[in-house]
Amino acid sequence: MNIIKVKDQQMGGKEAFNLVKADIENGAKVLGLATGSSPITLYNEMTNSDIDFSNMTSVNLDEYVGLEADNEQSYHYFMNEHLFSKKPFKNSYVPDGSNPDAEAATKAYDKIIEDNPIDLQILGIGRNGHIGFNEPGSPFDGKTRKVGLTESTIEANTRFFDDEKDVPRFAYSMGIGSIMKAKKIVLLAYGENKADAIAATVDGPVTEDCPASALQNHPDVTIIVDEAAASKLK
Ligand SMILES: N[C@@H]1[C@@H](O)[C@H](O)[C@@H](COP(=O)(O)O)O[C@@H]1O
Repeated sequence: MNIIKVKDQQMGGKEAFNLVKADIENGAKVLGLATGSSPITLYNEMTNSDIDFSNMTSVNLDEYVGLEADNEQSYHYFMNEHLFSKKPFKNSYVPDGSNPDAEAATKAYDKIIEDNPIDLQILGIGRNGHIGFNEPGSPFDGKTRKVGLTESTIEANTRFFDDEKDVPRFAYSMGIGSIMKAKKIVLLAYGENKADAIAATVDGPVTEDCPASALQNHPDVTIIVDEAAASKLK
């Protein structure tokens, strides 16, 4: 794993953008994208760049079950707001959280991932080491599926909702098996509350207890961290 330590999230966004740009110059056509606060500075860099994404495809990691795309708390809405409305892609895929038929929604998304192999996957990380919405215990060979969110994730995501009761309890998430198929992976983590998860990801055992530890088995992972998130690394 390649670790890049940066001063702050602004610099992290610039470092991540340089990796994205270089990959596109090398022919990357499909970007795997993530939501959450961590990728926002990267999306700002992409938005302010002169790169044309209109020939590219994006495939997002996850979406809450039960939220329509135009719901302000949905990940569809987040991606439109932070990136797609300013830098449109040819195709932008996000799991269909409005489809209550989990079997149909997840199968359809697996087909999309299969048809659009991901060149570079952007990841954030949860405080418990989750990637996408693959909570601890998720199988390392998993495909897209409906997942229940842990109490710690619900609590962490409450800040985006008016009331904790409004936070969806389920999501459709790309599986760790699909994430691991991306050619390159760039994981972004900032702040002290990510320090334990980053230490477990990099220095801990490869175990389903820390979903991101699966990345130790991937040949091309870069982790961009600020000092606080790196503070518990060996
Ligand atoms: N499903 C998302 C993850 O993909 C994201 O990595 C995580 C961390 O978010 P943040 O970057 O806001 O800390 O939050 C959510 O749970």
